[in-house]
Amino acid sequence: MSKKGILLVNLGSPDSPNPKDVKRYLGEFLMDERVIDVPLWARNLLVKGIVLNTRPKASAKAYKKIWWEEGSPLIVLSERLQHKVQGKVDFPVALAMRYGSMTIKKGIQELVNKGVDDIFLIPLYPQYAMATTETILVLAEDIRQQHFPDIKISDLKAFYNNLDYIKVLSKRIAKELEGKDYEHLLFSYHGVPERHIRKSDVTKSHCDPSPKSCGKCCATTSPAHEFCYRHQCVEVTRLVGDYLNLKEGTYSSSFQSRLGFDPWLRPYTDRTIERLGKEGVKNMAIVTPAFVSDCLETLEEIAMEGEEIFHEVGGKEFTTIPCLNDDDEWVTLLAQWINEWARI
Ligand SMILES: C=CC1=C(C)c2cc3[nH]c(cc4nc(cc5[nH]c(cc1n2)c(C)c5CCC(=O)O)C(CCC(=O)O)=C4C)c(C)c3C=C
Ligand SMILES: [Fe+2]
Ligand SMILES: [Fe+2]
Repeated sequence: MSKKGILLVNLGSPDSPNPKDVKRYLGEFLMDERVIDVPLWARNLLVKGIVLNTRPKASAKAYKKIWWEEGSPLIVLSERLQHKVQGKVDFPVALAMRYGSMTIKKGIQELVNKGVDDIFLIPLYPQYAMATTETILVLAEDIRQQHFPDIKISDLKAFYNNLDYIKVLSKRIAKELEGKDYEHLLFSYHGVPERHIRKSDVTKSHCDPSPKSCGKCCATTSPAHEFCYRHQCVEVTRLVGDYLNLKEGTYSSSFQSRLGFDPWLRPYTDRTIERLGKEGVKNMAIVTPAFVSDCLETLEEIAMEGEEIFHEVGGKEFTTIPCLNDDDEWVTLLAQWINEWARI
């Protein structure tokens, strides 16, 4: 009889907000060929030659602004989620990060030490992307083959269009916006270079993530959508819009956190916030459904920088909706998916 266990996997954070730790963390993260997907020589030049000599100081400053006494918000919130899920299922639940000290190898080892040989790996990302889900699954399989050849690992597929997930997310948004008179709700997703979308297109001809396509491909049914991050993001916006009965024109999608000079998914969040303010929107709300846990990108880039941009162009009320974090209904849904997997 096999023994089942659960491995939750999130992105990771530096060990501390000090430049040395941030540099080590960014080095591992940005040298991942699925994050900066250029040939090794070019990645070495770009990351080790340029980014790691300039960015860690600025990033460390940003991390310091959001760091909690207990540690990185992303790690602390993921741990709270792990503990709550553990309280709802009969299988051991471990937590690991793709980058940093809480490695996937340690997470698997922790489960194996408890006798587990059948693991359900849950990437904590609603949408599939080469830079998130794919890199986790590839690394987990490498580790399994090298160190734990006798165990089985299966994974939870991207759940962006799961109607139970949409319901939990929508209810959370509605609760946060209760009594608030907002004019526009912006769904801001972490960006990726347009090139990533083309690379993940299994049909090799469907996806055109450039603004000139106006997202037409994402609205046209295709097998490419199983791996199209852009499609999966705009679907979340559409499904939540439908669920909450939002009025056309009062909500939209944008993409944040671009890095470097290549074109990333558009419209960009910072420019969208600026445009909305310039068009006279006084009250706006923003939700970040590419993240399951609040992190640097939501707490600093959106809640601080985003609000500043909005105020600079005349905006007044800027409401940031927290991620699902350890929301009770989210925990219940994860437990339901785990139990469904265990019954297979
Ligand atoms: C350079 C390329 C990057 C790609 C592609 C990318 C994709 C991607 N990232 C997330 C989620 C998170 N990213 C976070 C931080 C972060 N991301 C990048 C770069 C890329 N991300 C950098 C350089 C950083 C570090 C911070 C900085 O220096 O500005 C985080 C926050 C981590 C934390 O500790 O709080 C998350 C979460 C997704 C979902 C994604 C593609 C879909
Ligand atoms: Fe990122
Ligand atoms: Fe598409």
